[in-house]
Amino acid sequence: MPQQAPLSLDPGLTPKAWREAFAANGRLHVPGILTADSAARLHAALTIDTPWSGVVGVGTKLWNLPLDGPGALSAADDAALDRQVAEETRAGFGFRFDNFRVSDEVEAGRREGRLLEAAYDLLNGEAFLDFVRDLTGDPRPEYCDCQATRYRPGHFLTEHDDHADGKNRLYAYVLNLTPQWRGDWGGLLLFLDGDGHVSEGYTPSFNALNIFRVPQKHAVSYVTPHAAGPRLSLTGWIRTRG
Ligand SMILES: O=C(O)CCC(=O)C(=O)O
Ligand SMILES: [Fe+2]
Repeated sequence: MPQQAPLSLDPGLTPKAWREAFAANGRLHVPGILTADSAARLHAALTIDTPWSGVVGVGTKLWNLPLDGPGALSAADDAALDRQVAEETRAGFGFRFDNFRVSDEVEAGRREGRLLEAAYDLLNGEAFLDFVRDLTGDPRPEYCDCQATRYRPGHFLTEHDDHADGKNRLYAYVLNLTPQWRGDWGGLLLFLDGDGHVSEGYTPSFNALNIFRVPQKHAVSYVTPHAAGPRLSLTGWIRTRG
């Protein structure tokens, strides 16, 4: 399987200079994380070369849904699922979006020559891990898991804090790869304080990295019907091997 050319961080990043800003609230929005060429190639890969599935969760229930072919839901069943998810999410945690679990594929040895494999390698290379260590002042980060996500109108992720027993998640990251986005389209990464107010919200701007300490309450706001395109990201957690 031919490998794709590597992806690169922007060489001008100065994470040590941003350490205080990160420490203030345990989060940071870093514009221009990749070279322009790497960001453009990744956006193209998410648009034309990603085998998306639907993923829906309410409480502890999880559905993985093929988006086309014989297993795909009919429009009527899809709408019924949306109604069920809305009903059950009213009382607690829920989400619906599309994803492709890059680390599951790579770690199972299923490399197919996709650019997303080069993204996995970038996130697990010393340059990115050093960037995180320099930004956070934390020597522990050892590796990253990664999934591609696509939020279309009607997609959302309710409040949660990313803690998962035994997963050794230190920081969460979201690399936004949507070329244009308006805040009024929804899909904002919201940070929620103890009173349930939004203390900060990040619009998914192109080629920006959002990074934040785990645990920390956050949500992705509902993507409105008037969003003119999908919200595309690579996201996951920066972890220790424990
Ligand atoms: O896509 C985002 O901005 C955040 C995603 C997230 O919080 C998660 O997947 O746990
Ligand atoms: Fe999260």
